Amino acid sequence: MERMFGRPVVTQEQMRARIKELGKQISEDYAGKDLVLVGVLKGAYAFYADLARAIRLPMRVDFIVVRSYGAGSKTSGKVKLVSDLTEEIKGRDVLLVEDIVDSGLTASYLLKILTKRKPRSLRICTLLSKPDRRQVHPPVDYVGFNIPNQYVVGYGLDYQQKYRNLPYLVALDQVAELDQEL
Ligand SMILES: O=P(O)(O)OC[C@H]1O[C@H](OP(=O)(O)OP(=O)(O)O)[C@H](O)[C@@H]1O
Ligand SMILES: Nc1nc2[nH]cnc2c(=O)[nH]1
Repeated sequence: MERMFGRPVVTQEQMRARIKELGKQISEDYAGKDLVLVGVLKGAYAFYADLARAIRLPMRVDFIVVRSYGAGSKTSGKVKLVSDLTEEIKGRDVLLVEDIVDSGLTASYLLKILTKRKPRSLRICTLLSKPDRRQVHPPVDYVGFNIPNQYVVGYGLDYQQKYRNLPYLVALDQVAELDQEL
């Protein structure tokens, strides 16, 4: 069995099962639509790759890079657009794929800037949500897991740009142990 560090907040097996369900639901909801699946990088890269392959529809893929956390584990409060989409979204059905909705600031910012481009629909799918931490309340249409108010890493999520490659999700307070073992 693979070595694990502490007790994961979400295990690989739980991820796999939930992403399969989300893929099925999205495939039903977007049947016959002009879906553009937009990954919000960097954090969403792992979830995006798994979710995209669980969706059985002809769809476009695209990515947008935004950042607000910098080196720490607290939002700067300001979302910066680092790199924009490459596809036209006007008249199309856009589904944003996030790793986490925490304060809600990133998701709200994206809804604001992308609505101006007149997609036919614009919704959000997030692997993780921390409902207790919201500063603003963007509508979130698909949620993989609601988690408690703790900073988490792994499965795409970083601390100081590391630990994104962990195949499961752990709390940041287990990172000292991770550093010794990785
Ligand atoms: O709801 P919020 O409080 O806005 O937090 C959510 C955002 O925070 C993280 O991005 P980050 O700025 O850390 O960049 P990254 O995706 O490159 O890790 C994460 O990927 C979300 O996009
Ligand atoms: N890595 C990581 N990034 C975040 N961005 C917003 N919340 C979190 C979190 O809990 N962990």
